[in-house]
Amino acid sequence: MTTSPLEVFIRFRPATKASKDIVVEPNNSNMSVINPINKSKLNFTYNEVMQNATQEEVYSKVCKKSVQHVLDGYNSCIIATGQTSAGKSYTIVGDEALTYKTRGMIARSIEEIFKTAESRPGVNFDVKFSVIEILNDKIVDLLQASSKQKQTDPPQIMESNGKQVIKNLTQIQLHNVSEGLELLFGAESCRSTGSTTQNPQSSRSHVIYLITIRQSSRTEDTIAATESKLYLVDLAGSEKMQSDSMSSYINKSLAALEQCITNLAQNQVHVPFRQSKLTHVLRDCLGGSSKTALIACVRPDEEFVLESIQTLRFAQRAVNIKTEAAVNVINRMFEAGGDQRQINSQVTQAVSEALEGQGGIGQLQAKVLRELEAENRKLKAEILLITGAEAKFQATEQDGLRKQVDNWVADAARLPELQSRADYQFCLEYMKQKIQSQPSSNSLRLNLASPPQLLTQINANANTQQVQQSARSDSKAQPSSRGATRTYGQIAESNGLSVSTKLTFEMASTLKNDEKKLDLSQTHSGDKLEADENDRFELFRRSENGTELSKELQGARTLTKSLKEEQKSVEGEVKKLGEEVNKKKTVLAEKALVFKQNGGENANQNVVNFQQNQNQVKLLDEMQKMSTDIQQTVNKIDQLIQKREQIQDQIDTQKIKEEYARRKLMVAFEAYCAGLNKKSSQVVKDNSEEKENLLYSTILNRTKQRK
Ligand SMILES: Nc1ncnc2c1ncn2[C@@H]1O[C@H](COP(=O)(O)OP(=O)(O)OP(=O)(O)O)[C@@H](O)[C@H]1O
Repeated sequence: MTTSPLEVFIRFRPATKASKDIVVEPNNSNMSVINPINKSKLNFTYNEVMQNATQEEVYSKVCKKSVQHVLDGYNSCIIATGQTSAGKSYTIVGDEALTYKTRGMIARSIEEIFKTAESRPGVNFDVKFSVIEILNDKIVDLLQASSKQKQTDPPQIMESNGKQVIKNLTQIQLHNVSEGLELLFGAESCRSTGSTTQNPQSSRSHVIYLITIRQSSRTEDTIAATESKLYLVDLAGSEKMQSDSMSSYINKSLAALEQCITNLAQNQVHVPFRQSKLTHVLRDCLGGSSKTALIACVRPDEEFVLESIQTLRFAQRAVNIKTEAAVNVINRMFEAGGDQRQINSQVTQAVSEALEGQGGIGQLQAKVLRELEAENRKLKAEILLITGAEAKFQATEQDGLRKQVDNWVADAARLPELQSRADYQFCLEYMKQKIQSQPSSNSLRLNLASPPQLLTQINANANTQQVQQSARSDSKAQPSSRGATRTYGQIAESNGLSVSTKLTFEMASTLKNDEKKLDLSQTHSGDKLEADENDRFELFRRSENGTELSKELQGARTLTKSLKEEQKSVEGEVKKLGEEVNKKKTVLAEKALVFKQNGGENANQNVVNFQQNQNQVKLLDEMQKMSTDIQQTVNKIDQLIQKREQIQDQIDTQKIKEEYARRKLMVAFEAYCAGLNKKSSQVVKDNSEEKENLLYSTILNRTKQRK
């Protein structure tokens, strides 16, 4: 057990008009404020006062250590407090736009946890995520709320083996950072917010983000494992608020928190943790076995000096609190017993449900199958739409191009209206095919000999198109009905495709626009085309950079393909197991009927017919075994469905990587064409931040879309 004082940090939000009465000493630990009411000077000392710290710096100074404690098996907690609009949510979650660079402590902690998990291959990591909202002194399960599933029993604070647990709280297992972000953004969208005088998006509730990590050895045969928790707490703003009931609950709970902190700091025996749900949930973090840090957010503006003093005083009191943290070892033998007890009770329940003739298993199974079938239908429709829409899109565009080439061949003055390099390449190919089929056509040869005219046309069109596009977006006009001017994204959207699919379309479209922006005149010297586009691409593909990038793209595509195959096989397995469960359920129901007709459980007391009694016992035994078997299969189906979802997420991510690889290849090709091969390695520098950014915003968009 280690006794550690609560660490207290102050974070200043950038001020609009900074007060000269708030002064931070050069050691960044001491600070003073002149009280505007009586002009007295108030001095404060904290672990650190951060004035212009970035999110990254705040994470390293305040949170990184806490995450490390949790990874070492201790509970840790970070509480963000302060007046409304001082930057509490900004610190814990990130800014409203939820950008990657300004992501808050939660996203960074999850990243760190998975990074550590990767570096400890001998340790089994089980990471779970929960989000608790305390609204009007009631506990709300935000993951349950964001899942849109029917509300089960509300979360309740309970005591178990001397520890505080929250019963009925949704805990979702994370397998990677993306899953964590998805849950975080989903929960955020369900959080209660309202408008205050200073913050139009003020948090009207306290939110506690809970990450639970269970670690056990993969290799050693030890019975001990650790389970530790990281609490990240974003309190509601402490403002002189309106006198509505919500504000009154917020003020009461903050007053209760202040009271607890005062009593703890003065080492008083009684600490009124049960006075509010907030203090009750935070009991272990403040008075128990957790390493805790407080980050008090301050707006150092002239107009908020009084509020700042209030926050600083509260934070100063917390400096004196000490907690006693201990590594949370759990005993697996006990756990195993617990699991067994749970299984036994499930069997009893399953049998009794079968006896009732309206099995929970049956319902669950039907639900699982319904969901799977619906998912399958959606998937098939989506695939059909993608392929159909894309094919239609391409067909319309290509038909138009062929027609234009035919017109040009008939009349050399009618230059085709080409808008991209791809158009140009398509036309050249088409002309080549025509020459092969009509070798004697002089006009064709003539036209093919003057491709620079085509190139000039492409550039002119690309420029006009850009101007038109910006004019269109300024006026927010609807896209034109002409197939070629509709973006892939618009097609996807109008067909109701998912965001990940839409994103892929959008990327294809962006890529197309990028191609349009290229200055093709650089690609060629003089009037004569040096080499056919295809030949140049072939040459590039064989070059060192080209080979490497082609391989990367190919690799990404192969991985997507194999993930899709894996997903298909999981779906097949679920279907097979579903059919198996249905058959077993019918047999179980028949046995249950016989059991019931023969007197049910009372038959045990019927000593008159010993044989019948024996048969009933045997039947009950068989039924219990069958129901265990069914339950296990249903659990397996559940796991497989979850696996399918995870694969889907991997596919989505993979698609982004694929597009990124494609983009790199295209950029490198352009650089090659422009004779910039030497610089191409810089141009296509593997910018991991760009990749992360792309992933972060994709997940955010996907979550928003689901809401
Ligand atoms: N350190 C900072 N740097 C830049 N912008 C910040 C910073 N802190 C806060 N902001 C911005 O100030 C606004 C209010 O911040 P935030 O919502 O985090 O305040 P809050 O303390 O959680 O308020 P409330 O309690 O009312 O919910 C947001 O637009 C946020 O992006």
